[in-house]
Amino acid sequence: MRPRRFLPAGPLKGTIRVPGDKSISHRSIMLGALAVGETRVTGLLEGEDVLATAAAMRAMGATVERTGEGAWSVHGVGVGALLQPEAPLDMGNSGTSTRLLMGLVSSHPITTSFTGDASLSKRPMGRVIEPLSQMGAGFEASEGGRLPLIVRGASPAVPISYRLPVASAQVKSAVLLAGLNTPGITTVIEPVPTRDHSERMLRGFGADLTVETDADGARVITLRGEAELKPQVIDVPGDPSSAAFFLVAALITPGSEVLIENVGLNPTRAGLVTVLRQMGGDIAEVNPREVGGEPVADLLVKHSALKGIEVDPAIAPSMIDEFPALFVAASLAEGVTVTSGLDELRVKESDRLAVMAAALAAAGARIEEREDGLVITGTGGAPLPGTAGPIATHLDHRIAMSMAVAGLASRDGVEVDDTRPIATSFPVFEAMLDGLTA
Ligand SMILES: O=C(O)C1=C[C@@H](OP(=O)(O)O)[C@@H](O)[C@H](O)C1
Ligand SMILES: C=C(OP(=O)(O)O)C(=O)O
Repeated sequence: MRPRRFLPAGPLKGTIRVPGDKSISHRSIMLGALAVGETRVTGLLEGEDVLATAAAMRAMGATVERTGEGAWSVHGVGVGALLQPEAPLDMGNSGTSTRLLMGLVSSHPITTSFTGDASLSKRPMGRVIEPLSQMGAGFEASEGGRLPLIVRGASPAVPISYRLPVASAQVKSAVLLAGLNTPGITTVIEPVPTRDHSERMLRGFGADLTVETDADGARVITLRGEAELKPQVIDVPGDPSSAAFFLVAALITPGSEVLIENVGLNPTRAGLVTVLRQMGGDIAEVNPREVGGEPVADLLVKHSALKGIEVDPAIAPSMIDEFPALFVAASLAEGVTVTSGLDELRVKESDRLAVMAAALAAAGARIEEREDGLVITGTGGAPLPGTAGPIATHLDHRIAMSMAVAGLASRDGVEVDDTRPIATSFPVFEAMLDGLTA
């Protein structure tokens, strides 16, 4: 455990550049490891989750090397040629690594064991086991469809048409990645759109992938299997999920003005910016452009008097990882913020509804926890009292970073029980925060 009390501080002033997008970083390494030849990646997130993916791809035969800061070279083995790893793949804290790689190995003639930390070992894997079993893979999972588990790949796997029962980019991606080495057409039907990095990147690597909208408005994604992927040069844009903490920190800390450079603003990821603007947040997009096939801009954010709103549940998938940060913003807004439709938050690194409700209440915020969301009555800008003792983060990086931000806008500070999990997605977070408030 590495506890820290985050003290009131500010204003935040300056220019920052957040590390590369976690979702795109994982996929760059996975797809690079399946392409024949050298894929070069810059701006890769060097967080523990992505390093777990890199180690796994090495264990299955790819060459994955760091050539400089954020610069990586991947020599792939080709679709269908992954080797059976000699030891269990340790996925650490990373749900994305686990679920996407379970898909990938499901259509290879190998047997693969997956393990993870205490948080990951509580998370549901049945949601990927179900479609991957339909494709022919075999599973031996721990109770409740959890890690540790073993996947016996099918050879050949059977193409399926799968309608997602839950809005999850990880489940969608697991089926598509399994489809890469499956003869025929694999189809995923997505009634509620989720982040589309897999679709964009599979196309970029040369896969035959189509996306259409059916009569009910669902996205229908098809992928032609036994794909041959061509190596790519990828510049990973900054992670909007990491920028989120500094957006909220600047908005709630009087006198702040921060420029966050190079933030990915893919519409399937940008929901938090929309919601914070609806609350009265002053966030300007400067120099919009395209980086690595994704829309990107610099975000200029200034302290603002926020107002509580009812958050439309339809926007949730485009900001699914940003709710802990939004709950902090809502705690400082004037009036009531109502969120709903957030059942998925209960199966992330922690139960993010229960854990944020407890942490913010301990810091003196007025919170009501409902089954599928939180109702928060804000202070109208007055600082939160702060915590007496440490709040429990339950191995969840986003809880730790959100409560660090809450500490800035508190009277006595907020003590976080363990800051180590921050390194899973944002190793330089504390240095950046300290730099902006110095
Ligand atoms: O596909 C991805 O890269 C991710 C999908 C989301 O998970 P779900 O698919 O479980 O919603 C998100 O929470 C996670 O941080 C990254
Ligand atoms: C949910 C997250 O990641 P993962 O599912 O990859 O553990 C996250 O980063 O907030």
